[in-house]
Amino acid sequence: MVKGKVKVVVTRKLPDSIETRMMELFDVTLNLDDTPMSKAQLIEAVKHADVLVPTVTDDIDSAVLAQAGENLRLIANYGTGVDHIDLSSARQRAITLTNTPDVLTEDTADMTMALILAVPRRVVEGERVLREGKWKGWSPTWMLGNRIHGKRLGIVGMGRIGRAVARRAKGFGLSVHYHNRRRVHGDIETELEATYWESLDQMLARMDIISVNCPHTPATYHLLSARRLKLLRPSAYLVNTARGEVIDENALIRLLKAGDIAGAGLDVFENEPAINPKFLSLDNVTLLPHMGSATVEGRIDMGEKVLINIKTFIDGHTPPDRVIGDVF
Ligand SMILES: O=CC(=O)O
Repeated sequence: MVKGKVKVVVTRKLPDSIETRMMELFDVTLNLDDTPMSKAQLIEAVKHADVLVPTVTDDIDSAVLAQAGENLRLIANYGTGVDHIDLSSARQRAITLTNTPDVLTEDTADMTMALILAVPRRVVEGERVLREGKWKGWSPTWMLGNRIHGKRLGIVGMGRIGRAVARRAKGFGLSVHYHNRRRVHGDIETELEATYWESLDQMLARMDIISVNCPHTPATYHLLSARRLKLLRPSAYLVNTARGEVIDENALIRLLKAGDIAGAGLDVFENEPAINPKFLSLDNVTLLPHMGSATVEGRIDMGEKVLINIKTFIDGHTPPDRVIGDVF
């Protein structure tokens, strides 16, 4: 790889300032009309690129990576989750993988909080009634939701985003509980008085609101299985801004339909952008189109991270956000 002539393929339209910088630095192929790439186009890209910049919408599976040319040394993912990339194929081919952590933590935590507030307080349902011209005026007994203050929030996955949610939740008077592979000592338990649950099952059975904030990995696929979802209280709410695959969606739909939980707020789905049509007929679920990190500032910061990761890598150093792989 010769500095200045590095071939970079970007799979989706990125913020203008990021694309401009990429054009200055690299021999870059952009996707200006933002049409998601087909598998054939992805294969074509990995055959010829030195660096690929994909996003969560690209399925970089073993079949795609099997076609990668010797030249493909770095996948600089635009996003934090890397579950759309076949890690073992990347490892086998000694491809370095980077992501964009930290810069979307606060935005994703805000969106999580938005759902934690919106679902029990029926924000979207209320707006819909008003727009449909069906509002008959204030009533003591109409459109009642449930109080947030004083309730128990159980966070599944106490990583960066989980902590940011916990800090916000404390401000809203929720008591914070969490389940994580490892107990997180320090600030979370001292400042936030968070309670650690070694048993996810036991935590699920006792919470008023559950927030899913863990990554999707082979170990967390359907972590909230049909069996575990049944442990939730009928008055409980479930919020997911992580990945759809962490929850068994069909089981969740059955629960929502039967009124076996009170409601759900979902920003992510198992087969994005396809939405299970059964969700659309349910009033007790708020659905968002994967907007957790969707702020102007966040998307520019993510692009800056991609630039730094690529630059550091081609300069022969370990990129700051290396997920797997060696330096070039
Ligand atoms: O969902 C978006 C990301 O993982 O960055």
